[in-house]
Amino acid sequence: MNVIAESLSAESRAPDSRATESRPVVLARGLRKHYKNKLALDGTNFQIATGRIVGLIGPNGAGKTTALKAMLGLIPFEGDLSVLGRDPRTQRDDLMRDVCFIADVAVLPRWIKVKEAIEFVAGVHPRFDRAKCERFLANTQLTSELRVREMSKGMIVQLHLALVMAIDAKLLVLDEPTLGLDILYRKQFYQRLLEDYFDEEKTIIVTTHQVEEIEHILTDVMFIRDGKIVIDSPMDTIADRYVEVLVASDKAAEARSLKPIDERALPFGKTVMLFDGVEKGRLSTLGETRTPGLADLFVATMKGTYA
Ligand SMILES: Nc1ncnc2c1ncn2[C@@H]1O[C@H](COP(=O)(O)OP(=O)(O)OP(=O)(O)O)[C@@H](O)[C@H]1O
Repeated sequence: MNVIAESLSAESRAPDSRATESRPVVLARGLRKHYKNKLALDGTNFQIATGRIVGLIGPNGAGKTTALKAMLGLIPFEGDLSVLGRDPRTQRDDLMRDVCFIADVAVLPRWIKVKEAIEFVAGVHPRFDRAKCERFLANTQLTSELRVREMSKGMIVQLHLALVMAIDAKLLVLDEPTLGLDILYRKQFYQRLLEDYFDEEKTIIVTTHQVEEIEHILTDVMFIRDGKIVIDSPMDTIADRYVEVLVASDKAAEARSLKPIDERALPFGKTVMLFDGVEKGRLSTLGETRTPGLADLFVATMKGTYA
């Protein structure tokens, strides 16, 4: 799947006047996907509201791409799924007018020049903003005469992202969008996504393994493991629910009696314990407390995944 294929399927049609704003952007009930030997989505339930930036985070093979493909109508599945008020199985073309998708593998023809790619998308996509695309490209080393075959892997992704992010879609689906990009560009990409793309009318769903780099822009997080959503929470309530405590050895037994969901040893006999839903006042008597980063929460939640 690439921007050009998506653009073709989104060719100039009249805007849809249907009121979908009051409904969730995505509503999944009992979503199941069974590949030949594998249950990739196991009766999953979730919903996503307008104006959210949702991180769908899980280990390899957890079902992230499968969930995104179901939302985009790219695979058959069982259960109920509504995306922007449409059923992706039967209303895919209609849905694609309002959805933009960046796959983990960017595919652009090798012969195409930057300026030709821009011309093409501008010609086929009514919601493409050329000036915006050029602003994105101004932050890269890409020049208008450069051909895809002359670009590095990361530069191809940069071109692809610039083309797609300049399309004004209601729902943007990003599957590992920064794979192959260096850290400078990754940081810049998420910053631009926030500053130049996102507004309260839009919704973004993003999968990535680089949790630390996106946690500051997320409004919500969904952890997926073995085809099931195991954590589904707004970011601000994560801090209310999960607390990390730096416990000294003389308090370790008392802390363990409160059933931490994870612990890891530090030098000098201290232990970091992670608690779920234990009152903060109680925990602060055991040691210094802080909100865990998403990466630590992820590791704690996914322990034993590859066992
Ligand atoms: N076309 C397919 N045929 C058979 N099994 C598949 C197919 N696509 C995915 N699977 C299996 O379904 C499970 C979920 O795969 P999926 O690609 O959704 O995981 P993911 O969370 O996106 O993983 P990753 O982080 O590695 O990209 C995996 O066990 C995978 O092997």
